[in-house]
Order: sequence, then structure tokens, then C-alpha cells
Amino acid sequence: MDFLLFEFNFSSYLIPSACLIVFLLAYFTFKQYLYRQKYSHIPGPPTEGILEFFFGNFNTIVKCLTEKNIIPDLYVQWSKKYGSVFKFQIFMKYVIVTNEPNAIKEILINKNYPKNEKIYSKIGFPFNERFMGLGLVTETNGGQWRKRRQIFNPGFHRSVLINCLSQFNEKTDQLMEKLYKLADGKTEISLFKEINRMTLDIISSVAFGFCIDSINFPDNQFSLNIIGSFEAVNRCLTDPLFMMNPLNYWKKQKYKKYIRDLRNFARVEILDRLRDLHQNETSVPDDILTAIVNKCKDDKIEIESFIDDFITFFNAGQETTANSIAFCFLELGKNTHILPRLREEIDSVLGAKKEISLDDLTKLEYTECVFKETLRLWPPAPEILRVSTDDFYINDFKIPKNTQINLSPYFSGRNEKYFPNPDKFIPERFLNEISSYAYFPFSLGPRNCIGRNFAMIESKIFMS
Ligand code: HEM
Repeated sequence: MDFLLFEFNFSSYLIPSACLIVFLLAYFTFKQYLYRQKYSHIPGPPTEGILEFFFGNFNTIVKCLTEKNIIPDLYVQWSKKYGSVFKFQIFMKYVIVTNEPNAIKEILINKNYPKNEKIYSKIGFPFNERFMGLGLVTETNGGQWRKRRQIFNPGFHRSVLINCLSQFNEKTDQLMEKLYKLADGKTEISLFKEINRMTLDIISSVAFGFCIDSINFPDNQFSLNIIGSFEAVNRCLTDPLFMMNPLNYWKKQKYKKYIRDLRNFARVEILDRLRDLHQNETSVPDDILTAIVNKCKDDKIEIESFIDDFITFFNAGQETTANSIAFCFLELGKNTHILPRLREEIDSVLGAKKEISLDDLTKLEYTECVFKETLRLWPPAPEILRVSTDDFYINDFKIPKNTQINLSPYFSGRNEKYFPNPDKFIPERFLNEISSYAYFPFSLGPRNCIGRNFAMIESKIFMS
């Protein structure tokens, strides 16, 4: 009897369920068809078969990442076939990519379209753990971001950074001393790791007034937490296979612990500085941390928000500069013909001087060209992601509202029209004026890099 009852229920639900599924599928496919129509006039790599209908160019992207390339390498390839404005599909959504300087100006400066909330939240909250949270880089709400940027702008002014030149000099000298000792013709080192330690020590002392000395004590827990946390963010952004694999549960827990420990460290530093400011305001350093803490105190802003910014400056300010200095040395190693001119400039400007001044830095014109050329080929932030908030045009292509737009300093930096022989390392090209909308390693417009001067000073001092 029970069996019959089951059979009766089953068959009476089967037909309506099947109808519902067919209806939903038809509705979904029709909606997708209409969505695709809106972008049908824009060229781009094709998607073939039922799988690519749903997943788009996902497979090509995964293949590109597993071959240790970056997504903008695909942009360079695709643009050769589809031009300076093209689309690609990721799951059911289209993304527009362009290297048209006028469109870049429109998107980053004139319209200043907001950042893509979904993607920046992965940086703010990797594995759902608060990391950079809603700090200056990851805040997508324009009003909130503006308030925060106003707090930090004065701290990054060139005139303030000039006061810190001795700290930049000191940390660079420390690394040079270490490298001299290691240069015995036998010992192998990772220059990238050494530079990474130096940039970590610089940001810690210049911005936050504390000394980690990771140059001499590389395995301290703070450095390990920083490295682990960065790895977590990179995994979230670039390793979809890692994210999907349930076997990586424990590795994810480990990443979360690095992040929690880092935030706990930041909390203690902020609270200590708050206490010092209460006790004796005149003796505390005038650095970014004091700016954070003062604002926290005056505006009664919750501490978690300011931990977001503490972490943000470490993240945005350390690895970026370390990467570009390391790439610079890689290019110098490959292009040794550049060295005599570089040496000559440095020798003539600095002579036997030990401490480099701002005046010296402004005279190091060719040195700056070498660094700029490195950033053209190897920008540490290779993509900038925005979302259009209205319909607009790139050339004759209408781009609908709510479209994700990927701009890429890496892709634009390889645009033959503005950089002849784009794959060649030619610092001299920066002796002439270059359209800034074709070259934007520090981004452009209101959300450009606040640490640009910081990075230029740090890199030029290290190079010289
Ligand atoms: C060579 C070194 C550097 C490069 C190439 C670089 C590049 C960039 C780029 C492209 C952006 C825009 C990111 C986006 O729109 O998603 C950015 C933003 C930012 N950078 Fe840098 N950066 C460098 C060094 C630094 C340093 C040294 C600091 C701090 C000490 C720093 C702090 C920031 C912050 C806080 C933002 C967010 C600005 C905002 O949205 O208001 N960066 N950077």
C-alpha cells in the first residue's frame, strides 16, 4: 500500500517538475540570448558548444593561468585579432577590455567608474576572512572612499616623504651590507626575497614607526604572516581550481590564521599608539599610523576599519615596490648594454656620497627612465577593474550600463602604436613625452596610487 502511495505521488510530481525545469531552462536561455544581443556588435574570442555557452572563455583563462601566464597576456593576443576594444565571456557575463587611451581617460578620470565590488571584495575578504576589509584599495563605495582618502593624502605628500629619506637610505644600506657579505661567488640567494624584506622594513618604519628588521631576521612571525596573507589573496584571485577543491580545506584554514594573526598585530599597534598619543602627544612619530589613530580618536571610527587601512598599506605598498625593483634588476641583467649609461649617471650625480638627497633624486633622470620602462613591461598591478554606471561609447562601440571593464597597464604598455618594439627594454623612450593614458602603472584619476612618490623614492634610492 505504501509502495502504491509513493508511486502515485512520484508520477503526479514528475510531469509538473519536468515542465518547470524546461520552462526555467527556456527562460534562462532566452534571457541569456537577449543579454548576448546587447554585446553582439563587439568583437571577441568565440565561445563554441554548450559548455562554452555557459562557461564562456573560462577554459582558455584557466589554461593561461596554469601555464604561469597572466590574464593580460591573453589580452595582448586577443587584441591582435579583435582590435583595441573587445569582449570576452566569463561564465554568463561579458567583460570589455580596451587599450584605447581616450577610453582609459574617460573611464578612470572623467567618469571615474566604481571598482568592481565582487572582485575587490575577494581582496578585502579572502576565504570570507576580513583582511584588507574596506580599506582604501578595496572600498567600492565612492562616498566612504573619499573620506578615507582625505585622511591619508597629506601623509603621502612628497614634502612629508622627504623627511623620511634617511630611513629609506638606512634600510637600503642595510640590505647592501648584507649583499656584500653574501657576494662570495658561491652563495646563491633570491634577490627578490631580499628586496621583499627590505621593502617590508621600509614600509614598517616609514609608515608605522616600528622596526621588524626582516633583512637580518627573515623568519620573524610578522613577515611570515604577511607572506601567507598575500598568498591567500593571490590564490583567491588567480587559482579557481584551488578554490574549488575541497581537499584544500586545511590549507585555507592556515591562510585564515595568517590573516587573523596579522590583524591582531595591527590592533595592538593601533591601540599602543592611541595610548601613547593620550599620554604624550609630542613624542609620537608623525607617520601614517599617527594619522590613522588620530582620525580614529577624533571621529570615533571603529578600530576594525582602521586595521583595514593598516593592512592595506602593507599590502599595497610592499609587494608592488619589491616586485618592480626585482623586475628592474632582471631586465638590467638581460640588457647589460644599459649599465654603462646608468652607472655613469649615478656616479656623476652621487660621487662618493653615502646619503641620497631629494635634489640627487631629481637629477637621476635616466635611472628614472629605467624604472619607468620596468613598470611598462612588468606593472605589479597588471589590471584595473571598473564597472560602467551608464551607457557609453568606446570608438563606435556602445558599451551598456553595468558592464565590467578591464583596463590593463600591462596590455596598454605593450601597445605598438605608443611603444614601438614593445617587447624590447628601451628606457630612452621615457626621455620623450608619452601619452599618459597609454602608460598608467599607478592608475589614473581620483583613485590613482597614493604611494606613487613613496615607490619612486624607494626604487631610485635602491637602484643608485
Ligand atoms: C611600484 C609601486 C607601485 C605601483 C605600481 C602601484 C600601483 C597602484 C595601482 C595601479 C593602484 C590602483 C589599483 C586599483 O585601481 O585597483 C594603486 C592604488 C593604491 N596604492 Fe599603489 N602602487 C605602488 C606602490 C604603492 C605604495 C608604496 C603604497 C603605499 C605606501 C601604495 C598604496 C596604494 C593605495 C593605498 C592605493 C589605493 C588608492 C585609492 O584607491 O585611493 N602603492 N597602486
